[in-house]
Amino acid sequence: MKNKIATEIAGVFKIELFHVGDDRGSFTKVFHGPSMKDWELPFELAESYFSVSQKGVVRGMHFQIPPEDHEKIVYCNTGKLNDVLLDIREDSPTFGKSISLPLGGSDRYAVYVPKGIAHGFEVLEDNTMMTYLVSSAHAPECDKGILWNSFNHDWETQNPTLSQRDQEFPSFENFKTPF
Ligand SMILES: Cc1cn([C@H]2C[C@H](O)[C@@H](COP(=O)(O)OP(=O)(O)O[C@H]3O[C@H](C)C(=O)[C@H](O)[C@H]3O)O2)c(=O)[nH]c1=O
Repeated sequence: MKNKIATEIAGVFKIELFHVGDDRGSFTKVFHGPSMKDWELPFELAESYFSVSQKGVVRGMHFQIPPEDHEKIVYCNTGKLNDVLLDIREDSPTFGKSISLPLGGSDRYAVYVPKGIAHGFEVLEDNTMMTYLVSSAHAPECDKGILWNSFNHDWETQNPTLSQRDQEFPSFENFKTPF
């Protein structure tokens, strides 16, 4: 983890990862605890998982509500996607703002997602892999979402492939945030 780069959403950072290439291939360090502490970005790993998606998929917008709300660190191992973040913290100066952060391809960045940020992404290439590090375990009763196209965001993807669950989330307007 080489440095953190602020984004237009308070508390969301792009993290430039340590990455080297040689004639064998490449090496990328995706998490470095001391750097997170130096940057005062709270993160204790509870679990990690990854997904693989085809072009045209949208996953999200997901978050866990208290008491199982969590921070996430996400990165794209292979393929290309736009990581989408929506601020749902009522008292945040960027409440209701969304951003799109391109990940994958030749770049080597992770995204730090604090509590109270809805997270999703749109997939730009087949076989795109996204890995998550999260600071609380999955709690189905706290695993909530906001309908992907119900807030003011300029998605590249029209008519995406969505899970049934993602299609049934409440709109941003009808969502009563607990954050
Ligand atoms: C997260 C999770 C899910 N599941 C089950 C629930 C479903 O039956 C299946 C797939 O879950 P879901 O459809 O929520 O997966 P995604 O739509 O890829 O959601 C993920 O992608 C979006 C963009 C995120 O930000 C979420 O944090 C992350 O969960 O695994 C588990 O059993 N354990 C778990 O920890």
